[in-house]
Amino acid sequence: MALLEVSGVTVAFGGNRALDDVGMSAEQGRITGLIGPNGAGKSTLFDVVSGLRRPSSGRVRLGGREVTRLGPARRSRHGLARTFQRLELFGRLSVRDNLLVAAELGPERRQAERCVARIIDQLGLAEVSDSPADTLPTGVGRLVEVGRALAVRPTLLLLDEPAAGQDGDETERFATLLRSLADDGMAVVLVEHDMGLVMSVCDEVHVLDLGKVIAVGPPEVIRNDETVLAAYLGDA
Ligand SMILES: Nc1ncnc2c1ncn2[C@@H]1O[C@H](COP(=O)(O)OP(=O)(O)OP(=O)(O)O)[C@@H](O)[C@H]1O
Repeated sequence: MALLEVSGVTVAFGGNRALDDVGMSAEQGRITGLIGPNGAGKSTLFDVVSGLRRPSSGRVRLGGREVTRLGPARRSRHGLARTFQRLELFGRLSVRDNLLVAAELGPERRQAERCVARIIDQLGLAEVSDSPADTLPTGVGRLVEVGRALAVRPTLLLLDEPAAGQDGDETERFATLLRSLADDGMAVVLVEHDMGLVMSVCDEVHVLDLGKVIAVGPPEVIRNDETVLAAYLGDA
């Protein structure tokens, strides 16, 4: 059974259907890509999955349990964590303190310092651990956001364009990190415009266009799908 199951989700903003009867799933131990052109509905789908936006119809299940009516905090307690496209760090706090704030809300709050030390090590953030977040290059800031999400020990991790602003070496290290998180049993869902990263790390890719899922499959199939090429990859 998939850890995350989304079915029949529709969200409309006025007359614009940002999501139109969308279904998707994500499994533990796998990296699921969610791609599509600007405005396709990717962030809106993350908002629905994380509980920030209530769909007008459809369901979200987490670990077999219906969570459609639960708010973000309750979903977080059920193992969901996400990052945002726009950096949401506390700019004046150090990297360590940004992580500590999250760890103190998570299941390891009694060993928050230890949890933070582990994440700093896991993400290679030791050199910048005392730096204020607003002094970091964007690519490193995104890594701290991922660290904050990890501090709540998620089973489902939603990443919204985590590689934007990373250079080639950072993206390569990031791909290794994603693989190791999935290998440890996490379900990772990746919204990303860096097609090199998506195609190299994802086990399965869902493609959205104008609020509809237009293709689902492994990267090698998606890369050659004519509908996807016409809607998105032809320009990517
Ligand atoms: N709060 C909102 N109010 C009105 N329309 C919105 C709102 N949020 C999103 N939309 C619209 O919904 C559609 C989907 O937007 P969304 O941000 O989910 O796309 P996306 O695939 O994440 O795009 P991008 O790759 O540019 O981040 C777009 O047409 C967008 O203009």
